[in-house]
Amino acid sequence: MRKPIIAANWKMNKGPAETEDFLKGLISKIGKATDKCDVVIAPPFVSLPTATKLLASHDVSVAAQNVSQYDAGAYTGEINVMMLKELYVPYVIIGHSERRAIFGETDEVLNAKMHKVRETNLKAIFCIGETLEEREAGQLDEVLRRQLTEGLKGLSEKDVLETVLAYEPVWAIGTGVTASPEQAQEAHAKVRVILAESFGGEVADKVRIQYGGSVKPDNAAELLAQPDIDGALVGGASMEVGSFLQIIENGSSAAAQ
Ligand SMILES: O=C(CO)COP(=O)(O)O
Repeated sequence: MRKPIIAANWKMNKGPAETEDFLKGLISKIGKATDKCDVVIAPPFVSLPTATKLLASHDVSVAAQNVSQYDAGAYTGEINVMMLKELYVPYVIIGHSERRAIFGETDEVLNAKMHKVRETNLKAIFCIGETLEEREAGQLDEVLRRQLTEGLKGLSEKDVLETVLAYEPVWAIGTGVTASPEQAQEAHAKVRVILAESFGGEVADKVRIQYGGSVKPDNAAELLAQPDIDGALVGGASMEVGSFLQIIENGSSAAAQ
């Protein structure tokens, strides 16, 4: 049984003050929700110290939204894995489609990032997913296969077991259009088949795969009820404590059935 994992990706929203407000609200209301579900918050880099301090004695983890593939040195604007370790940040999102599309991160760069992350024992939330054009051209399988094989190349079975995958169809991100539970389930099942080919059936069976793309309180249950969907990576609806908590509640109850 895979424990669901629900993560908030705030993208470029919420500086330290707003992060503090949100997390104080979350802590006061979250109750026992984390018994059934792992909860992760990914604020912008500048808000990570606020988040790790406020969450230190709570069962909610923190993620960075990105990390450099380079070590320390002349890389203006970059943040390396050791800096995340120093802040006790356990998770990092790698390969979000916005990083791929807007910032030109290639499969090769993302693979280098994955190796840095694993060398320091951080856990990645590794994102994959097709564009609308790719889906309409019948390339779903090919795209997922390329992103997974190139992105996870050279990692060990243990590395992959310590990784969370996030299937986020690009056409469903921030659009209000959610993949249907059947479309999402079909893609998640494909991901497990591809993982089994490269890393074996046991790894494929144990790895948690989140769905992301317009997850809301009213669709979280039907998505997480799917057999291969183990959580959610939530953008817009994670920005308010109330809606994020509802996603956790609705999603983790459905996943448990
Ligand atoms: O990109 C996402 C999470 O990483 C999804 O964003 P939305 O939930 O706003 O569609």
